[in-house]
Amino acid sequence: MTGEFGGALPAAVEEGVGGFRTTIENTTERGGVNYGEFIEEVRTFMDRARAACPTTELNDDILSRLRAINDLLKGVTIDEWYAPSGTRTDLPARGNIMLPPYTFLDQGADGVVATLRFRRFHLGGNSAVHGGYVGLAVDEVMGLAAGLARGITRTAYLTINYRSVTPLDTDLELKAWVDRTEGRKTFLRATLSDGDRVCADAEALFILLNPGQR
Ligand SMILES: CCCCCCCCCCCCCC(=O)SCCNC(=O)CCNC(=O)[C@H](O)C(C)(C)COP(=O)(O)OP(=O)(O)OC[C@H]1O[C@@H](n2cnc3c(N)ncnc32)[C@H](O)[C@@H]1OP(=O)(O)O
Repeated sequence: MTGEFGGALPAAVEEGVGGFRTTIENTTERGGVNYGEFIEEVRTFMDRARAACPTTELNDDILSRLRAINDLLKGVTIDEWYAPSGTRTDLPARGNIMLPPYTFLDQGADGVVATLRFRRFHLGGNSAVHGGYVGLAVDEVMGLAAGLARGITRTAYLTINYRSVTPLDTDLELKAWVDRTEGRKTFLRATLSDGDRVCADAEALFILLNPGQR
């Protein structure tokens, strides 16, 4: 493993326990009680960084503060299985910084319904969400639907039809449901809607991972 974070993988992963765990320790304590506010502040930072045109002086001021903050965070880096970003299921989007914050309105073995809001940092162009971020959100929520129905799965393919522009800063609804299953294969469908208007629909195949599969 190379890179700052590659070396942080626990020995169990190196020994072939598997890339996705059948159980992931789920706590709402890691990162502390204000961790959700920290993640939200990071998202706000990304929104403002995306929108800002700083002066040279302001840029340099922010740069030196950011370097100090990054040094602080480097001192508390841990592996992905225990990092709160991605495993804090009490927080919108599991505390994952890159995802549009989403929360579930309904979830079960047949499918899930989530409400989500793309942000300025998800901008593609002309006030619309970047198509890749739509894919990120759809993959995430379909993956969770597949997970609730079957267990730990991985995306084999994901086809997205962009039906109309996806707006920023708007409460959207993302529905994902199981269409059919065949052995390890789970075929799902999804729709992303702004009220009655469909922004995108998708179909995907998720494969149930074998024990120990990386
Ligand atoms: C507390 C914390 C909570 C955390 C929650 C976490 C939730 C996270 C939610 C986030 C979610 C994010 C999720 C992500 O983003 S997952 C990341 C993105 N996906 C990947 O990186 C996947 C890379 N690919 C692979 O790993 C393997 O290829 C997989 C695992 C997919 C299959 O390789 P494997 O060796 O295992 O199986 P197989 O090759 O024998 O295939 C099995 C069957 O499937 C059929 N097949 C395969 N591929 C395709 C295809 N493209 N079209 C049509 N069919 C396909 C194949 O013909 C066969 O069919 P059959 O012959 O049996 O009939």
